Amino acid sequence: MTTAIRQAEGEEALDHFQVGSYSPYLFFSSDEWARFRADTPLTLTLDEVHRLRSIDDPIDLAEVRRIYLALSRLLSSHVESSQLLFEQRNRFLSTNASKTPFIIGIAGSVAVGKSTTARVLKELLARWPSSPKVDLVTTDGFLYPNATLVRENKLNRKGFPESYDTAALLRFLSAIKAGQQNVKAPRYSHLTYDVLPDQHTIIDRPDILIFEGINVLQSRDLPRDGKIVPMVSDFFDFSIYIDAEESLIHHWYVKRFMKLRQTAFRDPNSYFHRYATISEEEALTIAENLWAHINLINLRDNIKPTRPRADLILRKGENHLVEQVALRKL
Ligand SMILES: Nc1ncnc2c1ncn2[C@@H]1O[C@H](COP(=O)(O)OP(=O)(O)O)[C@@H](O)[C@H]1O
Ligand SMILES: CC(C)(COP(=O)(O)O)[C@@H](O)C(=O)NCCC(=O)O
Repeated sequence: MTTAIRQAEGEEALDHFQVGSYSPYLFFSSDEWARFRADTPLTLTLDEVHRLRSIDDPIDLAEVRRIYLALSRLLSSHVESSQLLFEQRNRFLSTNASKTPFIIGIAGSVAVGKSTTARVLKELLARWPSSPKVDLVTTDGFLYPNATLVRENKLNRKGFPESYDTAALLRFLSAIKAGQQNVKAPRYSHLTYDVLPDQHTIIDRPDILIFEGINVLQSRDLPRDGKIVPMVSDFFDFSIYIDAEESLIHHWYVKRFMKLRQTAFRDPNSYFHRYATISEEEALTIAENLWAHINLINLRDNIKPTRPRADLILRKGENHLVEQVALRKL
């Protein structure tokens, strides 16, 4: 499907984000964007990219060169400037505080490819000449356990704002930003479709933390009782939204589900094991239902409305390749 046809079908293009004649974004085609990589070296091999990509994501070295090297260079400027600003403020305030992690948020729909972007960025950033310590945390570990979701009749709201322990999310980010040592991030298993009880990843004062999840750009409700509650993105120094037209993400979700039947679902420990043995037609119906009744609704109601809050939007086209980049003006 060409971009022109998709637009004719009513999907808004990124350059429609405007307030009157002002748009808060600068827009680039992927080829225009690629030029901003300048002399940034390619530090990943094809084998490494293959290891980092998720099932069904065709990202290759050409895509890393086209999109991710410029992004790595841009992030390097942001991290450097934040370090400089921090030092200037230390002088201004006559303090001697230590710099705390630079946090990058990555948002977007289920099945849009956030994990691949996050893992590729993590590796590229860690290979900067300054060798920063880069950690990656996904928000699924902060979901309530299935037992709680079942008890509260919310299992079919998995991924919706109410399915996350928001207080734990905010406590985690605030500990990271406070520069605390050995902060615990809870873990989730896509195999068991549940949080892993008592399993944590320890995050120990990284230079950069990538925080990835469908709802990380969500805004809070209006304050009640005059009490202002922070939101996850208050802790971000830079945010990225991975975008694509709904019909493409739908296609990617169903295709991935059908592929997982041949791989992950075959494992008897997989929550979805029963879907590995049913007929192709029945499996398609299940995937379509999961998409239509959970993930599409969440995309429309909770995820897509956060897109205009991102510093950078990567708009993917067919084959998961980025076609357009929108960068928020300073
Ligand atoms: N049911 C599943 N079984 C195994 N892996 C899964 C399952 N669902 C998703 N995944 C994997 O989990 C990761 C996160 O998926 P998702 O939350 O849809 O975000 P995204 O596709 O944007 O990375 C991906 O690497 C995906 O391949
Ligand atoms: C676990 C997820 C909510 C993603 O969580 P995230 O890491 O983005 O916080 C998602 O992959 C999911 O399982 N959604 C529920 C509907 C479904 O099974 O597709």
